[in-house]
Amino acid sequence: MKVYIVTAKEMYDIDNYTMKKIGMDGKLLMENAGRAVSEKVERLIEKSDRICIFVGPGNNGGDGFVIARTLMNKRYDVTIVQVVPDEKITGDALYHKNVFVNYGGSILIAQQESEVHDVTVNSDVVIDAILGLGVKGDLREGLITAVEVINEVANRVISVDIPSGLPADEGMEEFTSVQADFTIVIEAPKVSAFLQHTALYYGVWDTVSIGLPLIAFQRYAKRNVWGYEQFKDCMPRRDPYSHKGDHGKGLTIGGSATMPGSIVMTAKAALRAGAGLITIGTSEKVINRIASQCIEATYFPIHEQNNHPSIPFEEFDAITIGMGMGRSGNAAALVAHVVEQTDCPLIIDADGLFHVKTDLAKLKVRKSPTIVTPHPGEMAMLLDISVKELLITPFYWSMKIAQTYNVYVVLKGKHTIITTPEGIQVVNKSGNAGLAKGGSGDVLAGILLALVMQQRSVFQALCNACFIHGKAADLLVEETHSDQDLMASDVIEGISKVYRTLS
Ligand SMILES: NC(=O)C1=CN([C@@H]2O[C@H](COP(=O)(O)OP(=O)(O)OC[C@H]3O[C@@H](n4cnc5c(N)ncnc54)[C@H](O)[C@@H]3O)[C@@H](O)[C@H]2O)[C@@H](O)CC1
Ligand SMILES: Nc1ncnc2c1ncn2[C@@H]1O[C@H](COP(=O)(O)OP(=O)(O)O)[C@@H](O)[C@H]1O
Ligand SMILES: [K+]
Repeated sequence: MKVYIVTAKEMYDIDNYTMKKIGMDGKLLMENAGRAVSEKVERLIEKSDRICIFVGPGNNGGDGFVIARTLMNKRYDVTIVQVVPDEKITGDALYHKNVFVNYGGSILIAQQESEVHDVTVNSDVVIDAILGLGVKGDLREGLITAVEVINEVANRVISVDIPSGLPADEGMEEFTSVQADFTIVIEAPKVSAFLQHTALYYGVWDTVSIGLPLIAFQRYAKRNVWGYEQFKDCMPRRDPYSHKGDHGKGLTIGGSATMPGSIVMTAKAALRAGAGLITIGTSEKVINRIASQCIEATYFPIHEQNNHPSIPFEEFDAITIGMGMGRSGNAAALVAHVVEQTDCPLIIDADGLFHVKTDLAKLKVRKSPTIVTPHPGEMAMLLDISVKELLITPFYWSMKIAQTYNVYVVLKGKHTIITTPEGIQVVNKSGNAGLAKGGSGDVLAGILLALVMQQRSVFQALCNACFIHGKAADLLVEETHSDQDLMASDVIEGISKVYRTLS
């Protein structure tokens, strides 16, 4: 199943479409939401747990009343704490509040901090239905007290849809949010579940379906997660009669006297990921040192004094440039030359990005696909902004680079964001902190090169390459390694595990 990623506006559009065009009533959606969340909650708690459900002024609070009624009806010990006065509860939420009361439920309206404190301390589980998508500005009094008390003294916190106070969208730096242990997300994760400064507030998250129609998501949601199903659907199979030329002849340019190894890792990863032939273009002084480390590759010497080496570009199906090539004037000239003179997919990584920064406009006029693969530091450098600014709004900035320079952007990180020049955006979720080690990016560059040569859709190739890279690390950490000892060269071997078990 495709997991969509939504902004608050997209989710409201989907809700409105469902209510107005499909004809499902808001109260019914709230009933579905509360029931689906309760089912999931039951799997996370014990029958003997004392449950305290915090409800706020909007529809998230409305979900809270349905959850309270559903659990109470199953003989769970439930207390409702309403953190706003009665008159704030309106519409569908009021309807479900009345149903809850008619069922015999009672409500504690929290007036004093001490009351909130006592009820929280005396419960085993807090269900946080204070605020959902509708949070705006700083939390007002009453709500802020509740959030602070929950964060200070609650035993376990399960948030409904989104931790209360946390913005759904990117771009917000300051906020006060519930820190959840678990978040039960309604239908689709929000953008903030994928940002470095907000994702951790969710704790572990999972989604529930409340009956919103797929056509509404197809119409309004612009992003999705790239996972196993997407990979399996479009990963090409090797033709039994294929020959090496069918799997691409790739050139990887990089490496230098002080960084000879990176280019070897790229080449090995490309071959392990299925490339037919790989040529390493590197400093002539380096070739002797590295040739024995990748005996399957061929080598093309690059003379450091010569700015425009006569590399036979037309022989190659795709090129990757930049890994370990250094920042010399010659390297800069070589990058400029490759950008101008090649007419095949070009992947620019690492130092290649540093050099290309001086004339990004040249990328726009390339006729074949250009792919840039920055980590956050390199991306911030390309944009002349701070890493912090980038990480608060990474979807926006990825889109900006992709569309301004007509390039594919692979913004690497825990949640790698892949953006096409047409504005399609996906997030790869595979991978773990074992990859936070020198050389991981070089390995990714090799997998990208191999897949770009083997898949007709550049977009699918990029997504699959990121998935394979992360999944290789995940399988290694599950089976034989840990996220401490994992090394980039292990990840190359791990590609076999992905292919053997998943494709
Ligand atoms: N059809 C729907 O719209 C559905 C919505 N659902 C739930 O409804 C939620 C969205 O509902 P709402 O749009 O009512 O949003 P909220 O439940 O987040 O509540 C918004 C209200 O909270 C108050 N508020 C906002 N910011 C505040 C602040 N800083 N301090 C104090 N009060 C503040 C405002 O009065 C605002 O009207 C979703 O997250 C989901 O949990 C579900 O019930 C399923 C169906
Ligand atoms: N904490 C993490 N969780 C998941 N993936 C990660 C993590 N840290 C790094 N990675 C992945 O590892 C790779 C690192 O690339 P990069 O920073 O260019 O490394 P290097 O330049 O050292 O080769 C990227 O694909 C990135 O997505
Ligand atoms: K919430």
